[in-house]
Amino acid sequence: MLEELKQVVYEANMELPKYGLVTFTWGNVSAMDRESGYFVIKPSGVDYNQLKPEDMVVMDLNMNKIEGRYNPSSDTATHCELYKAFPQIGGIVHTHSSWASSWAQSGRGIPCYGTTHADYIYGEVPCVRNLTKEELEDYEANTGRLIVEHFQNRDIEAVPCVLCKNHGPFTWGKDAYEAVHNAVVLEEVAKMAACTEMINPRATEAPKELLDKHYYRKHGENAYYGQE
Ligand SMILES: O=C(CO)[C@@H](O)[C@@H](O)COP(=O)(O)O
Repeated sequence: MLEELKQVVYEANMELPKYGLVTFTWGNVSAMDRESGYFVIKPSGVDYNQLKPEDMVVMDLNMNKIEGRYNPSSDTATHCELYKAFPQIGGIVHTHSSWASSWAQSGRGIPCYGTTHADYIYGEVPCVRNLTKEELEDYEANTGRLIVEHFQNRDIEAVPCVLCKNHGPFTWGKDAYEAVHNAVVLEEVAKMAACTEMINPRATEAPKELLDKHYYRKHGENAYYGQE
């Protein structure tokens, strides 16, 4: 079932080590098939060097495993919460990529210092808080609920990424490929922002007119203004 989507998700997962976004088995990519209501995700703990398309795991939005010989990624519940809340999301990536994860560990969002950032992300990359002791009981699902809560009144297409404090980044897109593209962009932007602050601790963010110019040139005038 969903053989084509398994191939897509397999290829998208293999982009993570190709772009240096993961080490060992860290990270995972999934994709949603809205017609069937199922999503396909990387199996948990399987090294990318051993990964095959047939290893992908098929899940429904009630967290039932539909197909697959392995357990789904340990982050599956986070992916599931995002798919349930945002019908426009078709693909999700989670990594521990070094620069984005360092910002996540610091608890700071990534300011928009330049046009590279502005081309893809409208404004700051937010960092959502830690989970409470009670929320930790259902860690992955509550991580997803926290992200959903943050983006309730924001445009998830204008800011296709988030940092989870003391954990790492999640990115998304209309499909798995766009979600991976956003993960690569996020890691570059995270690195550039960290270096910007090292070079000049008093660096200032890109002015709004520059942000608008770049974001709307790439995304069209109909794009939403992003965060309130
Ligand atoms: O964040 C973590 C573990 O802390 C996971 O994202 C990472 O190890 C990947 O786990 P999976 O192999 O996808 O279960």
